[in-house]
Amino acid sequence: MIQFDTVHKRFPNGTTAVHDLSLDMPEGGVTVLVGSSGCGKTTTLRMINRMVDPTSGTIRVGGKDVLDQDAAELRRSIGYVIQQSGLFPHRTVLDNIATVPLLLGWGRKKARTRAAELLETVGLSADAGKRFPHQLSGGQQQRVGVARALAADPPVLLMDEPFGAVDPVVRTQLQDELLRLQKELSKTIVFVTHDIDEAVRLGDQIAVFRTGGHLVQCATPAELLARPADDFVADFLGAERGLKLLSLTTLKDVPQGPAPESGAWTLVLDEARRPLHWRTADTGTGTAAGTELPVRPLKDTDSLLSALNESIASPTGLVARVDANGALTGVTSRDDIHKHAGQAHTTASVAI
Ligand SMILES: Nc1ncnc2c1ncn2[C@@H]1O[C@H](COP(=O)(O)OP(=O)(O)OP(=O)(O)O)[C@@H](O)[C@H]1O
Repeated sequence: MIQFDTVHKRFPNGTTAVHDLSLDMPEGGVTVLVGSSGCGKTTTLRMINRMVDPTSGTIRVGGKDVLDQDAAELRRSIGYVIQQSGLFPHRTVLDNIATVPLLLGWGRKKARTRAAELLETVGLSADAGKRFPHQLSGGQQQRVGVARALAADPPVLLMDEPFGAVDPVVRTQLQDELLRLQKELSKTIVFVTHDIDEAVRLGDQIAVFRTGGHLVQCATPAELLARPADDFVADFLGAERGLKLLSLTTLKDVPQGPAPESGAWTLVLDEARRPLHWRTADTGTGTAAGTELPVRPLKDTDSLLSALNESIASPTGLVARVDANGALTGVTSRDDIHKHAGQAHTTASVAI
């Protein structure tokens, strides 16, 4: 969908922001651009919708050279979301979302109807549409920013650190929302972030840049984590890259057995077979008999990383597994989780 062919950007002051970049961003996929500050991520993004023009090389969107297209028209046909949402402060939320449809001549009624639909799509109430941006929380403003970018249903969405200014809990919620939306809409998304965890979570492919605008490696999250191209990429991924890889695999294929019904610890269930807590049966655990400790059951869709974490936290070393209704399906041992964690690494390393 988006192709960079030996694209170079040198600003008039002599700074090379992007160095001979060749990169394909596939249709319907999320390409995440990561790297340290000043390595050319934003410039790369802004060249796609001609907010910045390249010094040399070619950028094609949908097969067409962007330089052959009118810059304003191109910008209207590509969704753009930035940090701090970039909303117009004196326009209502609904009018903010309707901006591009109005520019495209949709007419006020149709544009507002579309804006109202999108409010719902991004998880905001109709009431929020009547407010002004400053009357919303930071996370809500970012949702409006996403809705505005989606308003004219563009095939391409450019997102420049869209969730950079919100707290980690809201950030995770916004990432979940984006993943949900993307499942439905299959946009071609280019996403800039500093946060490698965000990149691993959202990216179908991750492009790692280093200072001077050099692309060092572009790969799927699993490939990047299992086989970083060099020390720069490995350092960027961080010391826990082995654990991050486990966040990409689910618990689904890890075997489970029946929960212990006797012994040092038993799992107490409610009448719907939902795990309530672990309880000591005798003093063999070093804990007084009858002591209750919390259980955090996991579903098949939870990651191997969550399972590993829970197996360490669980007093029994067992992870309780539940179905979609929260009812117990079985338990999995720490050893089985370790074994599958090791296999996940081996598979990621050799599958490439
Ligand atoms: N208009 C400009 N004129 C001159 N230099 C610029 C201009 N815009 C960006 N630069 C420089 O180009 C380089 C790349 O900047 P860019 O904003 O693309 O990096 P970035 O990776 O997005 O950084 P950050 O993560 O800090 O946002 C930097 O050295 C920056 O100072």
